[in-house]
Amino acid sequence: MIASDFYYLGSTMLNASLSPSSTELVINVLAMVLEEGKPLDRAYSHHFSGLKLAPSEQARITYVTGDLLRRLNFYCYLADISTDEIARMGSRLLNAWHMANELPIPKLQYTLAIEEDDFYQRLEAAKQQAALFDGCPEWLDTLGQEQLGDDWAKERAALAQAPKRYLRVNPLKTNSEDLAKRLAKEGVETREVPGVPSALEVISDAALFRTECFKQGLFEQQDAGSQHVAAAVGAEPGMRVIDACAGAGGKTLAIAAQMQGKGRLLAMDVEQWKLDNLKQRARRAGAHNVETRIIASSKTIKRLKLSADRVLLDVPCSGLGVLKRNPDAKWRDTPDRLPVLVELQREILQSYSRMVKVDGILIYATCSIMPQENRQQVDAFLAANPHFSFIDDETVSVADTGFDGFYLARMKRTAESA
Ligand SMILES: C[S@@+](CC[C@H](N)C(=O)[O-])C[C@H]1O[C@@H](n2cnc3c(N)ncnc32)[C@H](O)[C@@H]1O
Repeated sequence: MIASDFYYLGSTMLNASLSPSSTELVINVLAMVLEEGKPLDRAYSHHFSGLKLAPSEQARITYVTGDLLRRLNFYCYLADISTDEIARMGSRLLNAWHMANELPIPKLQYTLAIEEDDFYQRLEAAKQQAALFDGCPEWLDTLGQEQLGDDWAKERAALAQAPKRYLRVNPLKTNSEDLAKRLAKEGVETREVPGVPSALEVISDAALFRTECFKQGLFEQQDAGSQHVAAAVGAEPGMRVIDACAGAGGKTLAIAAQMQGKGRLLAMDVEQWKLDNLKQRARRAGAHNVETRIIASSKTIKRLKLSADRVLLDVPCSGLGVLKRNPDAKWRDTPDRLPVLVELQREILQSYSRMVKVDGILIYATCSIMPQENRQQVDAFLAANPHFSFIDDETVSVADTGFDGFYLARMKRTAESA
């Protein structure tokens, strides 16, 4: 089963209650994520494998699970339970979710009922507490206010919404118009995305990864915000480009398309399994100029000194821009990890920028909207490295675009050293 297929959403999600068996599945997935600390994708794989769920039922389950995770404290408040007793009190949580969404309560064999008057009193009280209503834990609300001030409230509300589903058209094999027609023949409805020409938004329920179009490499699933960041790399055919935190290659493949298969594109990461995944995706996409290299030590970077026209550093980050898609990060140890991540970002920026050649461009990116991981990192880097000059930067706001939140900054190397 392909993990990303878990995320697809349809327009008819909230019209009917979950069946008892789907309700149980939601509770089990939530317990695995919240009590065993497993990633959401892994919990879906574990609980869905072997079941022959119709795509529409799978979509309903993932929709409810996602909504519960995005606004867990809100629904727990309505259910009058705490966020760490999901396995035991799950049926009460699911009852609260159905009541809040004005749906009949699922007919479970054993269920913990909620008293109606009490529920509606709690609902009214929750409406008066904006952070709780948006499903925002206290640490995140404090951080958001410190980092974004007055802009935080709209981002917080936007991060509580379900993510839309986007795909990136692969120009190495097709174009938007042809792909949209071919997908329509396979039952997948799409529409264009203003401002992001490489993207199509998927607007019907569909198991995208079972389509022939996917098997033939005509598209990849990728958020429109992420596509926007990849476009900012501005790679051209014949260039030497390094994607130094490539992961499984979401942005690498978009860059390969910019290069029209000409030139050298080196995808690097510290995790071999991600690069193996990337190779497979590159083959499907017909991206033949992608080479992968594991970063074994600082020597790997040193050997590439002054070698690249473009270096993309899509660094490890808090993921606080992509909470719509990965809402479990709200309920993990993200605040404890943040200082460690900020230090790692600083080190990567300082060390990996050595690979940019004179007149080449360094692109620093995160999937966070917090200045601490973004502009503040860039300013500190520029202050310590006067042989780089600032070109521009951009924060992709979740509230303003409806996409996932990202940040990117572009800097030019003007001399070999300071
Ligand atoms: C934000 S993710 C990259 C996502 C990817 N660029 C994409 O578009 O799909 C950050 C990546 O950095 C990798 N990473 C972590 N520490 C690293 C390091 N010291 N050097 C290079 N990559 C690192 C992680 O394994 C992860 O794949």
